Amino acid sequence: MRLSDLQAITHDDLLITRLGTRTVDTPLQELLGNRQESVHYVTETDRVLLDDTLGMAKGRVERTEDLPAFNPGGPRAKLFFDPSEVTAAIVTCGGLCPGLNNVIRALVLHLRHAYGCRDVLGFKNGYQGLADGSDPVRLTPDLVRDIHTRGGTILGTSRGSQDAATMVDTLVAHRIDMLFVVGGDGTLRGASLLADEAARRGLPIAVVGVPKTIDNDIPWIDHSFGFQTAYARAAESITAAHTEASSGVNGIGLVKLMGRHSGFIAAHATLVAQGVDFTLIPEVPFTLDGLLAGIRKKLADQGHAVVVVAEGAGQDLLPASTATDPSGNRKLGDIGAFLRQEISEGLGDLPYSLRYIDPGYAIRSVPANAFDAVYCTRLAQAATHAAMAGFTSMMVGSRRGRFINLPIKLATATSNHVDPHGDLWMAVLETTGQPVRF
Ligand SMILES: Nc1ncnc2c1ncn2[C@@H]1O[C@H](COP(=O)(O)OP(=O)(O)OP(=O)(O)O)[C@@H](O)[C@H]1O
Ligand SMILES: O=P(O)(O)OC[C@H]1O[C@](O)(CO)[C@@H](O)[C@@H]1O
Ligand SMILES: [Mg+2]
Repeated sequence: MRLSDLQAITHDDLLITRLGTRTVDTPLQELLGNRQESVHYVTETDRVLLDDTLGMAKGRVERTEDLPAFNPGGPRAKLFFDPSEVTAAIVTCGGLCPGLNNVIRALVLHLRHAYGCRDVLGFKNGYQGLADGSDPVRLTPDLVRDIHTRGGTILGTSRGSQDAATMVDTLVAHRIDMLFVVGGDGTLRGASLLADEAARRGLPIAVVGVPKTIDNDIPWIDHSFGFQTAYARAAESITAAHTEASSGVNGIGLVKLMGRHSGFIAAHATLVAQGVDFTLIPEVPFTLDGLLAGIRKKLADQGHAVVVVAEGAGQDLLPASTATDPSGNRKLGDIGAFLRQEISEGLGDLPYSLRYIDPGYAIRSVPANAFDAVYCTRLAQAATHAAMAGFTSMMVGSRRGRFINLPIKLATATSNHVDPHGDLWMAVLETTGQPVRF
């Protein structure tokens, strides 16, 4: 597919759909009036280049205006919507993620205080709440005042598919002008269908995504929110495993971390905690014999070994399954339990102590850390600016430190993976000292 091929992406693929002409003066005029172009501020007439190396840009186009470049995030002087007449809505979908409440809070406060929007509604329990006829909650500044200190989402969340036409009917019934969809890859696919259905009916409803997922598998952006909090938490389990392992006789610490198809949590947590001997991720295959030989060698050399395994790693070693969750995500085999068993059996008569830690949901049900709290607020503000300008079928995110608006279809055409040839994985290999292949 063309959108998954970096070299095939054109200028037009990065254009953001607009609901119509912008004629309304922004209430943020005071803020915007004195802004000056700088390396840190991209005006709306400028664009954020897709390519950032000569090699990538070389030979792509003849005229620089045709270079693929992103629509910059941020406030616009002219708006599509008249804020005083706007009813906005928020929905949170998919697995929990640190920062969901920060995004809800920042959306509500920015919409109500900065823009003076009439109302913000929250649909409960993910897309389910847009399809089951339940009443949305009225999200007032008072209601959201303290929610950023808590994990989870005050709106609830769910997995499972809902009919786009039914959901658009709900938006129409509640006179929603803009829907903020907070979720991961699946949620964004759903948002894309919603935007398509609204467009098919000629409805001027802005659908804007805010990229959530601890797996960090959403492409094109620096990271999704919640990811950093999650890997910081995960690192605590690695430190515990290392402490246990290094204090035992032939101690082995085995830590299983979330990360369905992308090993970013395992890779980053390894770099935070240090002391890991083997990091196993979905993107890099390994053999059981190779791992066991490596563990034996570590026990002989240093008296302990620490293994970190992402839940999606080594799936080829487990019985194949076609089971899926309600959203259609493939259910994975339990690589942690499998490795615990295989390591125990594989070490034969060697005396050892194995401590297995699976922090599981504990890394994603916590409140956002300082970094994610900042990012969530900025994402929510960028999302509000984009919706007010009448942009739709798009997602906000930071790319190489700049906030951009990018088409949802681009964001769902591929997934973000740890590149086995990239600098991140190189840093992991350098840190663990594990073989490149084993
Ligand atoms: N291809 C799709 N088309 C329409 N809706 C989808 C699609 N994939 C998923 N959804 C819907 O989006 C919602 C969330 O999807 P999912 O459970 O996969 O989580 P996610 O957004 O990918 O987040 P995470 O992976 O971080 O948990 C669910 O209600 C699901 O039915
Ligand atoms: O058990 P649940 O809630 O379906 O979610 C588990 C999955 O959600 C995530 O946290 C995010 O996609 C994955 O890392 C994990 O595999
Ligand atoms: Mg997902």
